[in-house]
Amino acid sequence: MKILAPQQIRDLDQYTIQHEPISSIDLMERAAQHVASELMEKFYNKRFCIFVGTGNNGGDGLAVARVLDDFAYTVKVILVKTSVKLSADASINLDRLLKTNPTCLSTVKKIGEVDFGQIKKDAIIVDALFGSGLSRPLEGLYKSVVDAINELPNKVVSIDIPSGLFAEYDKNSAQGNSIIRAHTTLSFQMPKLSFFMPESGCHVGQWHVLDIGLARNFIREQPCSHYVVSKKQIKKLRKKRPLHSHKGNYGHALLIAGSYGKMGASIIASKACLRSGVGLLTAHVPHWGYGIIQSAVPEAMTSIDRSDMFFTEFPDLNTFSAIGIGPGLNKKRNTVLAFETMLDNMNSQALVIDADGLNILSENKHLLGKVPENAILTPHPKEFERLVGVWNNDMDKLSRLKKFCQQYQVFTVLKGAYTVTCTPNGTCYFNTTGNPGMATAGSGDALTGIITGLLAQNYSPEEAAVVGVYLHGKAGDLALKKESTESMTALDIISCLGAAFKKIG
Ligand SMILES: NC(=O)C1=CN([C@@H]2O[C@H](COP(=O)(O)OP(=O)(O)OC[C@H]3O[C@@H](n4cnc5c(N)ncnc54)[C@H](O)[C@@H]3O)[C@@H](O)[C@H]2O)[C@H](O)CC1
Ligand SMILES: [K+]
Repeated sequence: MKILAPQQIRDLDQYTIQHEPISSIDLMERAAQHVASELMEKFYNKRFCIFVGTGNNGGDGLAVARVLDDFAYTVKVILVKTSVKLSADASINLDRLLKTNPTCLSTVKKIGEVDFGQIKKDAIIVDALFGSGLSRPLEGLYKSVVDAINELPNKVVSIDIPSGLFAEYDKNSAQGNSIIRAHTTLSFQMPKLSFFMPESGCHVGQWHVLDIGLARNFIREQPCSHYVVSKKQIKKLRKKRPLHSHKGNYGHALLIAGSYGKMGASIIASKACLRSGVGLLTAHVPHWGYGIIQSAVPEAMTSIDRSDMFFTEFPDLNTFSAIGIGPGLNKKRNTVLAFETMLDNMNSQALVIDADGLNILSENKHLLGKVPENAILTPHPKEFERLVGVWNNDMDKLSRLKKFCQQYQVFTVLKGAYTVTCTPNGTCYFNTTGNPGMATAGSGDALTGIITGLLAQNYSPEEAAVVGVYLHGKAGDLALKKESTESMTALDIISCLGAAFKKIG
């Protein structure tokens, strides 16, 4: 699914109005019907308190109030209004509401006029103050109202976008200080980019997309560099296995991971790689790790380093279709040298670089130029910061991510609640599977194993990264059915990979 920019969304709105065709008031009505249905389904028989502003987001709120009232729900509407006139469609909806229920509305012009004590604790607050038309941070009356709502214990549902939150913002500016903290956000047609950033996404709560029937052909034709990954897309990418196939058809992966005291990284990455369908796996480990890996992962072959404790050499690379390097290594001089020599000797093998592999790159930036085109780097935010420097805000982080991928012609999987895969041309794919239970030791090693396994099976780097991240998150979600967010371990995630593949279908 595309994530369009605010101006594209406004154009989409206008295009739909002109070409469907539909009047803008009827489009608002359709949007409001969707919101009201969702509210009635989620909050059956609850009472609602709807805060509305003067623009079209407020218009949506006024129309939602009327629909809920028609279904005999108890609704209070608070119109927060400075001297600004209502938008044309908000004004029509205000008249319609007053005709059906003249007593539900109060208008406030000063903060003291809102009696927050009157709002029952079990009432659902609907936030329809500002939507995608927000042009500056909230101040004055609006700021006070939003701050006061955030102090209430009530659940808040935001229409389209939490009020005060910019759908997108500049890499040098910041989100305002006063933003609704929603429990749920019902977003029209597509999520907004800021939902995916840690600093702004924390305001959104659970978001749901309401398909209000905006013109699909227009969406299809829009240039776009931000996408949300869908299950449908992953299903299309999954490679089906022919009946008459053998392990030779599914590639040979090499995992260079683990060192003295960190052999678990090699075990976890190896297990994840095998569970992702690789035909053959060789784990390259230091001498002392031999017995450990052979007994923990009997399915893997081993390549033994002459060093007892660390990675200092590598086997003939030509045997392998994909290589994963980094988990549990270290940054010792000989390891750095071996890594550099390996980069110099790469031919056509696909490559994943994680953990200490990335730290070596950030401490030896000249090595970045040796990373082969289309390699996949899988940093967590701290590792990424070491590679690109400190960012001003999350939009700046995203812009550095695109620049980095374009400069070095690599794929970067930047891990987080919404892990984003950025391609060498700067296209970003946001992943929505996964949960906080996956923030656990070894989880990243598992992802390295999965992506390496998919690469070995001839998934393209883009496919391997996007599918790998999706599967990893899905397996984590399935593991959460048996475990809690606290108890989940990396091995729990790996044990659910089979079920995750089945869920894709
Ligand atoms: N996109 C769609 O397809 C549809 C959108 N709908 C809804 O419309 C809003 C966007 O409405 P708009 O009137 O453009 O903007 P807002 O309601 O968000 O804002 C109103 C108005 O307020 C002014 N303003 C901006 N920032 C501030 C501020 N900080 N303080 C005070 N005033 C401010 C500015 O002039 C704005 O124009 C969208 O989110 C949907 O909810 C349709 O109803 C359905 C189709
Ligand atoms: K809103």
